[in-house]
Amino acid sequence: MTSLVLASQSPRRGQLLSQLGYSFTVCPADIDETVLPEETPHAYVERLARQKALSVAEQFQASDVIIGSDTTVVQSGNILGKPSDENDCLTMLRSLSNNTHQVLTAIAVVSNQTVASEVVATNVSFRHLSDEEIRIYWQTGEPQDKAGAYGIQGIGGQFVSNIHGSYSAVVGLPLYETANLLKLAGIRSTFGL
Ligand SMILES: Cc1cn([C@H]2C[C@H](O)[C@@H](COP(=O)(O)OP(=O)(O)OP(=O)(O)O)O2)c(=O)[nH]c1=O
Repeated sequence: MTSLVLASQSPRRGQLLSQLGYSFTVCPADIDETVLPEETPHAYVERLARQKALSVAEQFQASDVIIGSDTTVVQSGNILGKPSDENDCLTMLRSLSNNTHQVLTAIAVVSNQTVASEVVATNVSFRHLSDEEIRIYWQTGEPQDKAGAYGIQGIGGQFVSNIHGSYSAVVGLPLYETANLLKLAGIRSTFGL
């Protein structure tokens, strides 16, 4: 029997996958997330999603289907990961303030010893943020584990004046692309879709 495995520690990714009615187990991947020299943001997120899925696939049967994903925020060509501390958060959110950035989310699905992947780009515009607002936001604890130091699905939603692309991809898992790749891998949700 085929099981579906989500190679992620992100509670958001688990919630998004559950939302569509898939049954799955969670097995987080532990990989090195260092950016390679000369690597483009697009190539970086895709490589990480594929590595997460492939490293977890080694622990399962060849007949199982594994999903890996990675989200990063790109501002003026710079890759913004998770903030290391309050100052890092301040630097990141100042660069996003009154500006439009891109959120790249890659998804990779391993099935039948092959890996299929896709990168989804979403443009997100922020209103102006004062340093005081950023410091208050840091204290809520929300930015800590999120790429670009904000969560569109949480308190950070009020900073977003416009979004063009996939909301679910910004939160961590692009639903349209995920469902398509899972269908190709022969996985159906409990709703039969
Ligand atoms: C921009 C943005 C990111 N995020 C999250 C999605 C991802 O969980 C996280 C980016 O880190 P990732 O390295 O993509 O994922 P992760 O470490 O949380 O989980 P794993 O590697 O095990 O799959 O930022 C939000 O929740 N909301 C947002 O608005």
